[in-house]
Amino acid sequence: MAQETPALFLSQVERFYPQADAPLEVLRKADFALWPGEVVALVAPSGTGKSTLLHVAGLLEKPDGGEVFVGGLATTKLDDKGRTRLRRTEIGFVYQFHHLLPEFTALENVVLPQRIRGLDRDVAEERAAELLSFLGLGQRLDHLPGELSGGEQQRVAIGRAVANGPRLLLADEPTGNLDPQTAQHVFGTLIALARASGLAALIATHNLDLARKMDRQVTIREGLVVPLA
Ligand SMILES: Nc1ncnc2c1ncn2[C@@H]1O[C@H](COP(=O)(O)OP(=O)(O)OP(=O)(O)O)[C@@H](O)[C@H]1O
Repeated sequence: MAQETPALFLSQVERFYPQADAPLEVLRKADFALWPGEVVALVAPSGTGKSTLLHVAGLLEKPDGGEVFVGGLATTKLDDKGRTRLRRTEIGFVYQFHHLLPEFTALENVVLPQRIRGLDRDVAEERAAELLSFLGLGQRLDHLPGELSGGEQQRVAIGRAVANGPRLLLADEPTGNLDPQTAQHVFGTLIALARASGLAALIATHNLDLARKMDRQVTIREGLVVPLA
């Protein structure tokens, strides 16, 4: 059987921030592989580097050393255009606050990234409707974000993040502003989506109950990505 390619592979990744005395070493030769269909929780105390890791993995920041592979492709030598293209097609982001466009319906919010990528309106609308139905929002396609509950808005944000069929989903506290039951529901749909599509997800969260429902839990210790004890 052919060896599967990781959706994300961090190899010896380093990230330093300048400081008055010695640089702050947030990532020190960190290794991490995320496999297709896997949903992994990133649980670590505040200030240990979760956002830094997500930014490096999402090609928003370049590492100071090491290599970031997305779908087997080395990314550090790509120019800005190449990185942006890869980010648009291969990576989806979900944040704590959904940042949906308020004047656009749920459907349009999921259509838009596909149109930016150049897809025909009909194709984009069909895919958006299919995705939102999968996320349990089939009856809410024409609602504006302001007419949706917090959990529904966050599910639209997940739909938008995966609209272009990325292989990798990166989420920073995606349910941080939801009540526990709604958070659980949103996570449930996210995990189901990964199972159904082979999407790999790395989800930073402080919620240990939700983290335990994921396939694996990792943390950042002394600049390395290690299993959560
Ligand atoms: N641009 C920057 N310049 C200097 N230091 C930074 C910069 N960004 C982050 N840091 C520092 O790097 C460390 C890791 O920050 P990061 O935001 O990745 O932590 P985090 O684990 O996501 O924290 P939180 O859970 O509070 O969001 C922190 O000590 C932070 O102060």
